[in-house]
Amino acid sequence: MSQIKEAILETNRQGHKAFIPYIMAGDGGLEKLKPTILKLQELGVTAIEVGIPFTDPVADGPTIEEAGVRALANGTTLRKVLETLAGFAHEIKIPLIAMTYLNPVLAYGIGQFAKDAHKAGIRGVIIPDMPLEESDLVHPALKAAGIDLVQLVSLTSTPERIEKLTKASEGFIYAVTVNGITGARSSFEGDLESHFKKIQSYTDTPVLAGFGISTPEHVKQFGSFTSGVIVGSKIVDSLAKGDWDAIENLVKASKTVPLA
Ligand SMILES: O=P(O)(O)OC[C@@H](O)[C@@H](O)c1c[nH]c2ccccc12
Repeated sequence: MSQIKEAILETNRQGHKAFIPYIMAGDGGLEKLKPTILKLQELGVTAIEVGIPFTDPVADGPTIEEAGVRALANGTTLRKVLETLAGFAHEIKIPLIAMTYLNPVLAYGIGQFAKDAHKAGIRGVIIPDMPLEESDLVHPALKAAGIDLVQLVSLTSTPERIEKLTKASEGFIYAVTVNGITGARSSFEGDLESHFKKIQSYTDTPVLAGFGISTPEHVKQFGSFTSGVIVGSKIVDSLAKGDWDAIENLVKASKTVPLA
């Protein structure tokens, strides 16, 4: 079975919700990558989404976009991120998920990317600018390397589309909570509970919620009707400030949600 799916199900079996923080590789320098990942692992996160900085991050809000600009200014490249990760991959016990736009992967070469990513501890990828219909471009190489291709389901996807995406998604289903781009939010709109339950009804692959989640209350709110959450901007912001207490409080919240 997929290592990512297994890690999520294991977290759920322990009575907790999955918690996946997103970090921007190279923000603050690539030398920060190892201590950051090891510290998050120690806090008990389920997996880590590692962002590869890109010049045209169309799905990203200001917090992540600015972190990407800082990382690029530091000379961060996909190659350097994979090399850095490979240097301590033996210490990483949880699956890593690479969040990258399509261009850096194609420039690297998909076959080589898949091999090097696996050596770096990457067990899944999210490519937000690659439509499902185009996934033959990367899927065979990823599959050969044992890397999941995670699909995003948006709030506006039609039921037919949701079913397709849900069945294609590997590791987990990334269900987006808002219309728009990444970034911390204060509140959410609509009947998200029935939307998430509908998505989950198509599959036994766990559905996780992401986008806007930025407080322990949000973690509990979404955790009450999903298998777990992904938190990006709030983590990126807290890491930039060195505020580990805020991060710990978010992780703790995922461990206090009663299982449905
Ligand atoms: O930052 P937020 O609102 O907490 O959302 C998570 C998100 O940052 C992370 O998963 C992510 C960063 N960039 C992306 C692009 C597409 C999909 C997801 C992402």
